[in-house]
Amino acid sequence: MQSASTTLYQLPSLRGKFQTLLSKAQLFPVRSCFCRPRTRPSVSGSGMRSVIALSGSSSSSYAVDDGFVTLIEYVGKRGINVEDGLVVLLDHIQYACKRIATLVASPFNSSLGKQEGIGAASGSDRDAPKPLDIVSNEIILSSLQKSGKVAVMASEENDAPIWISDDGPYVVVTDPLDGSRNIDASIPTGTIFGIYKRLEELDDLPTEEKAMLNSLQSGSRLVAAGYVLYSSATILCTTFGSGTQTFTLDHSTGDFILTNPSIEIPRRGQIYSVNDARYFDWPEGLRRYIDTIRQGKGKYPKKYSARYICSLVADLHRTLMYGGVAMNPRDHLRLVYEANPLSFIVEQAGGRGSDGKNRILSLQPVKLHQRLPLFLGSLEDMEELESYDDVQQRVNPGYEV
Ligand SMILES: O=P(O)(O)OC[C@H]1O[C@](O)(COP(=O)(O)O)[C@@H](O)[C@@H]1O
Repeated sequence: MQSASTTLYQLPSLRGKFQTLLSKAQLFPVRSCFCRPRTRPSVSGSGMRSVIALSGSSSSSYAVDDGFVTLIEYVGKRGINVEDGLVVLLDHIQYACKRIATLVASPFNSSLGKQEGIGAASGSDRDAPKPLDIVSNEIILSSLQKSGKVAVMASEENDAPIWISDDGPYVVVTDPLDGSRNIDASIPTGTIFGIYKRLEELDDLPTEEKAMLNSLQSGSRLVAAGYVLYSSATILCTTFGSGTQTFTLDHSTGDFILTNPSIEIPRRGQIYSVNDARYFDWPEGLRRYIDTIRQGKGKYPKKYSARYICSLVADLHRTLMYGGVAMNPRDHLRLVYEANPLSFIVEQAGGRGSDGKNRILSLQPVKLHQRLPLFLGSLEDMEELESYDDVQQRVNPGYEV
């Protein structure tokens, strides 16, 4: 079985530097996570530190001489070549996600997690606390507005896309906080986003119409996508269409630090991830597939293990690291802002995203909140799964938990 690619930490030349991270962090003045995004990329010019190439790593793998590359350094031409406007946008998205990371870890979020509009006394000027999903949505929207780079945002939390600016070059689709139903138990949650170019040929249409059509672009047109996993570490995973990278939030400086410049999902894993309490609602093909791999009777002659967090970003992140397949076979997850960005990431890591029959990125969305079965994972596992043909769960009674 092919293993996940080497992380920066595993590279001998950098290991010592990472091991001194804690002591260095204590020496540095603590910079708040809330340092505001810059309005333009700030990594070119005389302020650049010298760059060393990591031996044995891919051409896009660079580290600065202190052994650390921040997200903004990386996308600001130190590791990957993306447009300046996209760097600015990403800077604003990371800022929003750092705020969400703080929010989900806050001792004051338990009431936000559960209820809407609680806590404000009648007649009070104070805004009633809102559920975390809504607050996260507001945080992202406000960051996108401030970036000056976004024409329209389509979010799980809004019925219709929100038009932001006529000359914003990008379209952002997002699930601001996935998995929030688990928040009271401190189970990981995540933010998902996808970035398209604004379709200039639609500029003359009425706002509502162009907002919707820009948001319903096929996943094959994504220029970038990412997720942020809020867990024991806060991890940002991105793709710009040439590989997949991860960055880990350094709480001492507030920077996302490059920790894996090139994730490759193993071609085959030994883990399946699904809510198998639904076994008796599954179609025959899916039951047979799971029964087979559980017993080690599939193409890979070892018994599979199950892992299911019930938090999409966390289940996917583990699958990217260890291989295997993560799935939700019923019509539950959304094409536009969940399946498309995550499939783009998985494909760029060498895996596959499918609805059980078709490549996700080949589907043309017809509705903003369109749901579908979703299967993401290692190439060989996905091919084997799809060969069972009948894996989409048609019975979908709605489940209480
Ligand atoms: O109930 P199921 O089918 O196991 O679905 C669990 C999935 O639903 C999610 O919680 C998302 O659901 P929502 O978008 O409705 O919050 C995912 O994080 C998780 O993977």
